[in-house]
Amino acid sequence: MAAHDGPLLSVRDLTKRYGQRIGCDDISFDVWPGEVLAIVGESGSGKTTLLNCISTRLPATSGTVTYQMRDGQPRNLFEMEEAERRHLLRTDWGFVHQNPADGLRMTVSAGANVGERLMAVGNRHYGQIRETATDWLSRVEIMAERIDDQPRAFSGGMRQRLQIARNLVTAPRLVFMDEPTGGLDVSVQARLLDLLRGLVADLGLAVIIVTHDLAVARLLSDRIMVMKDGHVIETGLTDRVLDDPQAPYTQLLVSSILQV
Ligand SMILES: Nc1ncnc2c1ncn2[C@@H]1O[C@H](COP(=O)(O)OP(=O)(O)OP(=O)(O)O)[C@@H](O)[C@H]1O
Repeated sequence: MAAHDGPLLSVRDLTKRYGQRIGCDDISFDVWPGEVLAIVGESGSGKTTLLNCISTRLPATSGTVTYQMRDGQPRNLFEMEEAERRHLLRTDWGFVHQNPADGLRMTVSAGANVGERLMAVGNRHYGQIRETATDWLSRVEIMAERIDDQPRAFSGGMRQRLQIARNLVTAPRLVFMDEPTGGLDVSVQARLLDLLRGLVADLGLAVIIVTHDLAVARLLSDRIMVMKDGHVIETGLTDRVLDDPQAPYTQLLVSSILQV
């Protein structure tokens, strides 16, 4: 079908400067439907800047980002009306923040956190919203009896799982993730990664995930883009890049991090 012919997202010559400082420089890549792309690199390499520009949370200095809408039409995101962009962010996209408090409403119930997104796509039936919210809580391993609790009463891992449920309930086609396992204990991280991997595969989601953790990239992504000082140093299939890195910088990164 025409709607699935091209890439879901095309980034071309994307540059972001903060005054004289380079955030990211002349970046181009495509993301295909159902593909998981990991953006990796050390702190300060420009990963978050790039993610925020692509997701239109931050204005780029130059370049274009084209997104294939649900009707199959490619649209330049930087030329979209603000209201339309916000609608996209609330429905067809998800954004999972490192700190769940940035992606949740901490003072409304877990059920309302999930239900709100359903209302944004036009659901009005209270019973159905609550049923879908309960179902999603169980998919992210939160017991139904916690549905009326506020996320501030949840542990860090539960909050992150709730943030994921809130993002995925509208069946988005593209989810941005910024260090989704970043602030968690190692054992909690492992469980969350497992859960994420299952959901991404079940839902056929396209994901752009920023992480400095190559083990996270290894587990979740199909393709990796390695960044340094705002530039893309190397890109390729995840296993190839991690098992046989070509660029000296990637070799260094892989040997320093994956060696145990
Ligand atoms: N608001 C800002 N104002 C000025 N410079 C910024 C700003 N945000 C980021 N930078 C600079 O842009 C460059 C890229 O930063 P960015 O936060 O995108 O990197 P990162 O790879 O995401 O790092 P981290 O993993 O630490 O978040 C850095 O040199 C940083 O100092």
